[in-house]
Amino acid sequence: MSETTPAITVRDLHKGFDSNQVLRGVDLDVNKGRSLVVIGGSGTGKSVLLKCIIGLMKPDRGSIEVDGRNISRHSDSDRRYMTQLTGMLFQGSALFDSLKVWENVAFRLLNAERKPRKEAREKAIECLAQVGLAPEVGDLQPAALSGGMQKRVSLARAIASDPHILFFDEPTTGLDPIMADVINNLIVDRVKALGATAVSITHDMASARKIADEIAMLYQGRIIWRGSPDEIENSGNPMVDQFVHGRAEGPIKMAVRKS
Ligand SMILES: Nc1ncnc2c1ncn2[C@@H]1O[C@H](COP(=O)(O)OP(=O)(O)OP(=O)(O)O)[C@@H](O)[C@H]1O
Repeated sequence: MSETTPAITVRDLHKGFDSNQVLRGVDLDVNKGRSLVVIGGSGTGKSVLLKCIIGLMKPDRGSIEVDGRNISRHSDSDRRYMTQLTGMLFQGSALFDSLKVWENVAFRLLNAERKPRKEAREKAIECLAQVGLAPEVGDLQPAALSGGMQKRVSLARAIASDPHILFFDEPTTGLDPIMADVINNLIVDRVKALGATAVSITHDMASARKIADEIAMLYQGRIIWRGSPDEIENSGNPMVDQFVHGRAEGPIKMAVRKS
């Protein structure tokens, strides 16, 4: 597959909850080996879009192709296919408290791939090293780690099965700006090392600029703009401009309850 072959193709994707139509016809291509960041305000449907692509949520309408396979039927085999192909860094890290750090990193290797513990542990320690964590960290419980370390562990877990596609859900939420930059650098470094395709969602513009080859903005259920991190500074789109510069005034109206 060439670099211009889409790894992910989303067409006319719709998803709603009762009367709340969240996605209203999303079209999106992510080319192989590229890093796309989806930005958008709170509640615009970034997580819903990501969940539909990963196979955690069934779309109402539209199609999603991943490496040429249509996964929008949301069958068990579609979900298995996505699990094998992808790695995910969840917002809030989502580590299992009852497992040691290395067991978290090796979770899929131990459970889905049924690797022997010794082999899985070695791979976990190797992945921890790739995100700058010493082997001793592997024997700690997640609760003993800072938020930044937990993000690193979550990144190590995401890459442990050498995935073709990586998903990052708000990877820098809750981190100070320096640790956020460390995580952004690690993401760029690991995505490149794996030659993976990456899709991230965030409202952290510093993170988006750093990890994206391209940025797409979701607004009112559709992708309204797409371009490079350089182009976003002068997008010529008033919604994008307001979001990027964090202005309360502009075409995007936030619901604010007045007391
Ligand atoms: N399982 C669900 N059931 C009902 N409504 C849902 C469900 N999941 C999401 N929603 C609704 O879909 C809308 C979009 O939510 P989503 O979490 O995708 O937003 P977001 O853009 O990721 O926001 P944020 O940046 O604040 O995380 C919201 O109105 C939310 O209440």
